[in-house]
Amino acid sequence: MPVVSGSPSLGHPPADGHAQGQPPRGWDQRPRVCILGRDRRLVVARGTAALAARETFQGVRVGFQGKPGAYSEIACEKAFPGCVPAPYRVFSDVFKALSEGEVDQALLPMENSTGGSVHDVYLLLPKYGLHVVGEYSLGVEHCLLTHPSTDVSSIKRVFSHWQALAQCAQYCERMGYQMVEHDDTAGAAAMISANQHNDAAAIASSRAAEIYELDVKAKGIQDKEDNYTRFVGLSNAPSAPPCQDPSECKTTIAFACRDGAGGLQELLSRLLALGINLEKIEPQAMLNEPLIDAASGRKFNYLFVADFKGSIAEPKFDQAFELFEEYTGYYRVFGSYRRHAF
Ligand SMILES: O=C(O)C(=O)C[C@]1(C(=O)O)C=C[C@@H](O)C=C1
Repeated sequence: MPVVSGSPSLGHPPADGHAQGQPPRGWDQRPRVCILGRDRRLVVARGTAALAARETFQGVRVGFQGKPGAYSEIACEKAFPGCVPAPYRVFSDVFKALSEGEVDQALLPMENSTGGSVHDVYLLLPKYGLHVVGEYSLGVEHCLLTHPSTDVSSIKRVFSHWQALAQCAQYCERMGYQMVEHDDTAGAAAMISANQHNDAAAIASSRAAEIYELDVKAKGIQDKEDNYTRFVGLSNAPSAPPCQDPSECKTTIAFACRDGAGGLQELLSRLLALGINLEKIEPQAMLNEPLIDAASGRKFNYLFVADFKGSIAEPKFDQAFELFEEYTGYYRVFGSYRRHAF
C-alpha cells in the first residue's frame, strides 16, 4: 500500500487537472514511495541489499555542483571514499543527472552554519522523486586566492559562490572588497586563473588553489572559525531506515497542511507528544498556487520541508504517519538516514 497523502485538498478546488491524491503541479508527480505498513519490509530489504553492494563506493559516480576543487567535491570524497565525483554547473543539472541515471548518487549542500539555508536545493528537492540517504557535515575553511602576479594590496573585488561570500561577509567589508557572485567557489578560482585579473581574488578552498595554480594570500577568512556545511546524499533508490541508534538519525518529510487555522501548530505539537522532535523546518511558497482563499484573505500557501529527529524504523513513526494523513493534503518522506561529520 503506497503512502498516499489522503485528500489533496490544499484549500482550493481541484481545478485545472489538480486531481485527487496528486501533489501540486511542479512537484514530483510519481506515486509516493512505499515505506509504510506492510510494504515497509520490502523496501528495507531492497535498500539493505543496495547498501551492502556499495561498501567501498569504488567507481560509484557521485554528482555535485561546481568545478573540481569545490567544497562539494571535497565532501563527495569524504562521504563516499573511492567514488568518482562528477561536476555539474548548477544544482538542477545534478538533480537531472541523478534522476536520469547519469550518476549513481548526488551530494548537495543544504545549509551552512554561518550562511544559512541553500534555498535553491530546498526548492529542487520536492520536484524530483529522489531519496535522502545520509547527512554529511564538512568543516569549511575559506582562503583568499589570487593570481601569483597579483599584489594583495591591489585586491578590490572578490569572486565566489554566494554562500561562501555570506560566510566571509564581515571579512570582505573590513577589507573593503566588493563581493561578486560566481557559480561556485572553484569556478571563481578557475576564472581568476584564466583571466589574470590583478585587482581580484577568489574565495575558495586550498585545494582549488593547487588545481588552478593560485597563491593563497590568506587562510581561515570566514567570519566564524567553526564553519560547517551540511550536505545530503541523494539516491534514486531508498535506503534502509536505520534501526540502531535512532537518536543518531534524522527523517526528512515534505508536507503541505490542509487549510484551516492552527493546522501546522497542531500537527507539530501532536508529533511532539509522540516524542518526535522537529529539528528544522523550511517553508517555501507554492509558486504555482499561491492564492488559496480569497474569502479569508489568506494569500500564501506553503510546502514545508522538515527534519525530525529519529528514524521511521521506530514504531512511534507509524502513529506519526496517521497524523500526516489527518493534517496534510500532501506529504512525502525523503528518507531516514544517519549523520556523519568530517
Ligand atoms: O561552491 C562550492 O564550493 C560549493 O561546494 C557550494 C557551497 C554551497 O553551496 O554552500 C558548499 C559549501 C560552502 O559552504 C560554499 C559553497
